[in-house]
Amino acid sequence: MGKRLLVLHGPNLNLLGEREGRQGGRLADLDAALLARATELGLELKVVQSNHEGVLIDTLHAERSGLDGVVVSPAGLFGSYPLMEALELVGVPAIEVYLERLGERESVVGEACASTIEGQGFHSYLEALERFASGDLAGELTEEDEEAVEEEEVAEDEETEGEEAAEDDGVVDAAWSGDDEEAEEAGKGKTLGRSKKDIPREKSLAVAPAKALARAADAPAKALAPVSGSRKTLGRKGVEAPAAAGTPSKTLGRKAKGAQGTPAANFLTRALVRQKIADRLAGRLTPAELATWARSKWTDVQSGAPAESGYRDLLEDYLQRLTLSTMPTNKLSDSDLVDMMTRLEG
Ligand SMILES: O=C1C[C@@](O)(C(=O)O)C[C@@H](O)[C@@H]1O
Repeated sequence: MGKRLLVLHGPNLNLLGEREGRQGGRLADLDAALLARATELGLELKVVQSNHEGVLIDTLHAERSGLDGVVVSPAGLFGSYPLMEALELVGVPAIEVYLERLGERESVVGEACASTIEGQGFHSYLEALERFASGDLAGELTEEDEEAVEEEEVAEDEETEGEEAAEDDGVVDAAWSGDDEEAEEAGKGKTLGRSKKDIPREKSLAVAPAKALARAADAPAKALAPVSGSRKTLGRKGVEAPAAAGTPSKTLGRKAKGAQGTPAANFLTRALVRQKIADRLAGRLTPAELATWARSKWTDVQSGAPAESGYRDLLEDYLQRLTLSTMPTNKLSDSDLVDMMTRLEG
């Protein structure tokens, strides 16, 4: 199972995009982009928005046991001592994000976080996901560090293979038979086998606030360990131009144009979406399968894949709704799905 992250959106973010009177760039767009990126990175996400400090804190308390990380977007609660204390109490590594630049505002919540990412629109959040996936929570790793991490992972894999071979040789049985020396050896799992030097991790936290340092050092190794297969570009600084402050960009997190094959293969029509919804209603697709399909199509459309003329916005909107439909707050009933099919009729 991938790392499990909780994303907390603070007050007023439910009206994101809407209050600015813009099309797009809404919370649903952000959540869809987060879910798409999380899937690519092998992360599991739970996303909660609340206008109430207490609800954010209660959510942290309720979810704490199964979590590997928290992405917290405090919005106007940047000065919240209770939220900061809750983050410290639950002891899960956290990254604080802001769409816009903090400017003169001083974040208290950030005192409990390994790092703060600000002023990059949606990309602030996406970068946080990437940092959790790579284990470089402060985003400080250089290319050399990343290479060291990769080498370490390879060495670790080889070590694990060796251990597995040893298990085949009956060493694990010894662990149960009371042979202390052999048992100790056999008990060296992946975590224990991890190199103590762990230079990148220390370095990655070198600029984190003292409290965050202490907390991250106590955090479970798995929460900080790099995930194999994470992109080598992670930890880069300033490679992508930040989105203008306050203008969350829909382009962020997009795949490169053409990455999905020929335009014809990507052509999105009302008939296609209708068919998928029909498959779901007939039980040929599970809700999760439909959501996964919708997410990949939504990503294609965001990348510039062609869509039926005159229906692009509607199709994009429906794909988003289907993508988010596995979340309890965005569930679609059968009659919602039938309604969508009716509106998609030609
Ligand atoms: O909605 C926003 C954006 C914001 O949450 C941010 O992430 O930059 C900061 C809030 O103060 C403001 O109300």
